[in-house]
Amino acid sequence: MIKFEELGISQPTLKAVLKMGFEEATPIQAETIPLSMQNKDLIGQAQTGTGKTAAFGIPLVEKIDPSIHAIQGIIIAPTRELAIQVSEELYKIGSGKRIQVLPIYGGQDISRQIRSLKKGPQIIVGTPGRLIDHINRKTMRLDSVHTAILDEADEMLNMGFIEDIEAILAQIPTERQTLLFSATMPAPIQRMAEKFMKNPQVIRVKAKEMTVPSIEQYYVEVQEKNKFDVLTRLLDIQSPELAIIFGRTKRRVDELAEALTLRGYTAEGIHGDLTQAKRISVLRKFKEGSIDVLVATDVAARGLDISGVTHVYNFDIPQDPESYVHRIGRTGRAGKTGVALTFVTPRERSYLGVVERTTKRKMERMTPPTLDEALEGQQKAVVERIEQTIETNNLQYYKAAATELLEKHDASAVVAAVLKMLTKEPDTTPVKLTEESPLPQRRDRDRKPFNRGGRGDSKGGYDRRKKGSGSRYGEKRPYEKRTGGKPRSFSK
Ligand SMILES: Nc1ncnc2c1ncn2[C@@H]1O[C@H](COP(=O)(O)OP(=O)(O)OP(=O)(O)O)[C@@H](O)[C@H]1O
Ligand SMILES: [Mg+2]
Repeated sequence: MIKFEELGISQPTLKAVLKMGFEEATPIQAETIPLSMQNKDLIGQAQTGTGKTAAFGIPLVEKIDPSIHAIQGIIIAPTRELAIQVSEELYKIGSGKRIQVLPIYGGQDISRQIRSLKKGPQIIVGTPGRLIDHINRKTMRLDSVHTAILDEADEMLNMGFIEDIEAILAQIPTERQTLLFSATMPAPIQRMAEKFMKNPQVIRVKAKEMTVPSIEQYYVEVQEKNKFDVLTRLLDIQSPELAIIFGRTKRRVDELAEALTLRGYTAEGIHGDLTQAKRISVLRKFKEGSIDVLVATDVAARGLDISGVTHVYNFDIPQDPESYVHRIGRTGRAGKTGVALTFVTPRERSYLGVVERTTKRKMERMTPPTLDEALEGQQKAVVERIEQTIETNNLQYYKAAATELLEKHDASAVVAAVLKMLTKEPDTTPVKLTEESPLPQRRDRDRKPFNRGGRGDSKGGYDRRKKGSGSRYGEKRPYEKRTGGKPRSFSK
């Protein structure tokens, strides 16, 4: 293991990093930080939650001259929430050197952004649409930029973003350093990326599988119409600390969040049609734990780092294997464990194999729990809560009432009554969920698995995969040649 002291970073940055609680560098950090400080162009691929942000953030901060008040580094990220998160992390890393970092994203008052840009931030972290907006308005100059970073690079270079990215890079001097990071890097996208980089070195952290080994991965075969009941039973049995449930469309997310709320779960949805203020408040509530189920489109699939997410449920199977990797990567971060569960309808079964071949990891089959099992799970959770309360709380105040109850009733009857009151009994409140049509049946399993419709940030997020839009499993992207039936490889 390599300590940050050994990576040749300056004292102020080292102090800032240690203050963040980082002691040892993660493998992607150890491998890329020294190269990046030598100004090499890099493509860095490492599993979700393994510290890619600091891997590009530390060397970027090191190369910033704090006495110059011009944008010297730009990071582009696919969603607003990720841009905010990355800018916060960069701010922390740069605090020792007093670097100014500014997030630039859609949905935020543009005149406020213009005022902030005038204050001379040295690093900006932005979403493509809004960056283009500032370029067009001439309210942001990129001619002093020496480092450009694409976080979630493969996503940034997919159909929805490529033109914007090219337009932004065209504003940056060509002698820049260009860095790409992601947990997934499909070969055709990598080839495309290399065109605007200078002899990029590809750094892949060696790993058996593309997903994180400490995430338990399950699939449940379930009919479309039974998904909701199975989901609530699983939530009752597994009682996640924080859970993210991914749905395919915005409507799906709205309906699911509403249905879960009706059944007594504290759930809210996030997707690209909500106002930015709403998106931020939902995410804040989830981070604080005042809601414990976040229902989301793929807008929340990439990059978001929320501690305490113990479970990820794919209510609808993701439209492409990369999305699977990123979605489940919202749990099991920074060495923690996690559970991922994917619902598969009988007609979509063939997609499982595609995901497994890409991730090089098998999912374990789980049978849908019965009502009795769900009830049992609830009871167990309540018993645990009671035991915790006995251990940690001062119960003096309740003892007199307890003694009184026990004088009148049999002890086990008293406890049973308490259990009953605390246990969530099966709830049959009717809910409305529109059936989602299954992904198109796969015929040619070797076709290249990318394709998406629409574009992102201008519409507020990248949940572009509307119902009926192409799936990335089965169709080719219009701007690239098909490369035949070779499986995509992860390791070198
Ligand atoms: N060296 C380190 N020691 C301890 N914790 C770290 C270290 N580096 C990063 N972390 C923490 O690990 C978590 C995950 O980091 P980060 O979000 O950068 O992962 P990532 O590789 O970008 O994942 P994703 O592919 O999902 O975007 C963060 O909470 C971060 O603060
Ligand atoms: Mg990241």
